[in-house]
Amino acid sequence: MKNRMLVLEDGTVLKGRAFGSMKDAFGEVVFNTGMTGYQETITDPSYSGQIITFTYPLIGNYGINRDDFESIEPVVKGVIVKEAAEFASNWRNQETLDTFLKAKDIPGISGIDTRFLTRLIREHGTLKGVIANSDQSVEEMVNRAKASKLPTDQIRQVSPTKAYPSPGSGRRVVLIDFGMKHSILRELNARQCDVIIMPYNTTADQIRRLHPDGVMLSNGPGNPTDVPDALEMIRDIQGDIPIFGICLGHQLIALANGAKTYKMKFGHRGANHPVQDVATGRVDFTSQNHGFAVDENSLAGTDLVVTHRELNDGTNEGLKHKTAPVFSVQYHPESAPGPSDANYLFDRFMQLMDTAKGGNEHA
Ligand SMILES: NC(=O)CC[C@H](N)C(=O)O
Repeated sequence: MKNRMLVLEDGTVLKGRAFGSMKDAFGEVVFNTGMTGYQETITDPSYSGQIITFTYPLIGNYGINRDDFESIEPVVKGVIVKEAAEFASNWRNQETLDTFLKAKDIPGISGIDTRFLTRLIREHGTLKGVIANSDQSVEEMVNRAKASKLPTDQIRQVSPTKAYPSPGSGRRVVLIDFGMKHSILRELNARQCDVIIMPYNTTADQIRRLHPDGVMLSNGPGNPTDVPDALEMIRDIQGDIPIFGICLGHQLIALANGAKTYKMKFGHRGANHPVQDVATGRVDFTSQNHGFAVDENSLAGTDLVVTHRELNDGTNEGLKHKTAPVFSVQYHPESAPGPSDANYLFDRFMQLMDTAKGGNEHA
């Protein structure tokens, strides 16, 4: 296998071997601590523009299957692992991670000391970097990594351009797709919802014309301040239509109500983040993937109240509106990958829609 290198903007060079595509990949180097679920992680559109380091040392051992995609076309920039399994063994396996990444033109690098790299990121904060062929000039790669800019149109790139339905016989839900993971749609489908998936810049008027019982705001890549149109839409419909926001959707609800978000030092990406419900004390283990967070200090004077916090670092993980039927979480109740402790939040959304309608017709 060809030698490749990972060059970071601080000048760090880590040597490894190629798998997947052989192109150069520039991106923000982040780490995910999940011990399994690489297929879901790699295909989660929220990783747009990022190079994922897997801290679990063996990746690819059960291959790629037809069921675990979170999007059809992955948008992650690259994959960093300690060891990439050459042989995949699982009854669901259809191809190896290597052939999948080649087909999707996503570069990987193996043989990297991912423990060292993760410590570096934890200390320094998220770093920009490049996976490149070893025969290139390191100096040039460092400069290019430094100069590379994180795009501000990532949500536009992954959001659909037109609305389309995912029909069901139950509650009508408009799902705003900022780069949604398929599992959010799967959870709504599992509850028979009549879902209409709509673009990131859908207006309040376009939503009202569909007379939904509720609006779901999906996860998505990049900085939540990149999509101001969505804030106007949220302000317009909140109070009239129940809203449930996940991850980016959570951050957008906060911004729409006058709170602020900030970029975290290295974010939360993994499948075992403990989150506490501040009202009940209940702790759920949650799947997470975010680099921004809601600043709780900015909630004073808004109509939002804190419902959940991360137990490791105390950051905000959930909000609800004081009067309107609006709630949101920073973590992933659809899991995929990760524990399904928080799955009941989709049932809570169903109840919220029924209560707002003044009845219980779908129960
Ligand atoms: N998964 C998400 O929706 C991520 C939200 C946002 N892009 C962040 O990194 O914080």
